[in-house]
Amino acid sequence: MEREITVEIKDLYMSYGDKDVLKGINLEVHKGEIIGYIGTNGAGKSTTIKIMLGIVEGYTGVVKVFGQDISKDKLEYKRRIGYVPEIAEIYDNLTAREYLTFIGELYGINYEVVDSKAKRLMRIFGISESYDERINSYSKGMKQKVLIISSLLHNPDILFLDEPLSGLDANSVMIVKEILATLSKQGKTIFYSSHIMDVVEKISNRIVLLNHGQVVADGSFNELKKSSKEGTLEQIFNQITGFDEYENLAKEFVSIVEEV
Ligand SMILES: Nc1ncnc2c1ncn2[C@@H]1O[C@H](COP(=O)(O)OP(=O)(O)OP(=O)(O)O)[C@@H](O)[C@H]1O
Repeated sequence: MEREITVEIKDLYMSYGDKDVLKGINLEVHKGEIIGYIGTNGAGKSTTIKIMLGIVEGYTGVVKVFGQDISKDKLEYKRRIGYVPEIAEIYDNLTAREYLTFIGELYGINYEVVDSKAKRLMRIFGISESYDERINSYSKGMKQKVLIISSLLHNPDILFLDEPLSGLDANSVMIVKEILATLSKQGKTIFYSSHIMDVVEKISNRIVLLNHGQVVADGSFNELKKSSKEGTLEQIFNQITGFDEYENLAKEFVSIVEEV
């Protein structure tokens, strides 16, 4: 049976001034897929994600989410999307209770319902004793946990994650990986954007590699491995993006450091 398409991107181009950032992206994403969305710095990952979220406009091409052209349906589809940004735009003068209930109410969830849900999710992450403390007193990992919870309160069907494990300890990383695998089995679509290749390799059932605004590889890790002579995703990444001089660059870097 053909799996339902949740995101469809056709001939997507985007420029900032005279800088061409996306140069014809085509992508069909299915229900239940975990897409490892990877690429070099500046390749255009965040730009694509922000276009899908409706935050960035001015593109050409067609972007459909749940079959709807997002330039026409500007609000409805957003209710079904969750987002963990790389740089948190979090109101950290609020307590977690205030912040999470505020976000929940924005999504139309009743205060008591979201309050109880948020507190129970915080308990699972081991941070419920800080529920009534201001977020600006939280550690980096605690803030990241609040962000992950806030992206999931409304039970979205598509999740966009930008370095979601950043700052999390090893135990929390295991919980989050397991949560993502479970959500995907339940039919959620997950865009997982990260530079940590061994996690992407393990967590994704499909990998999309962007380079200079174009998709240069798209397939499961095993498919990518077959079409490449290298073994790990990190090596495949280096090979496809044409990067083979890390040893020389490191040597040169250290020799400059040593010039005193
Ligand atoms: N608001 C903006 N105005 C001008 N240029 C921008 C803007 N946002 C992004 N760019 C440029 O677009 C290009 C792609 O940026 P983008 O943030 O999408 O890359 P990325 O793949 O997410 O990179 P990273 O891995 O470093 O997060 C970069 O060259 C960046 O400088």
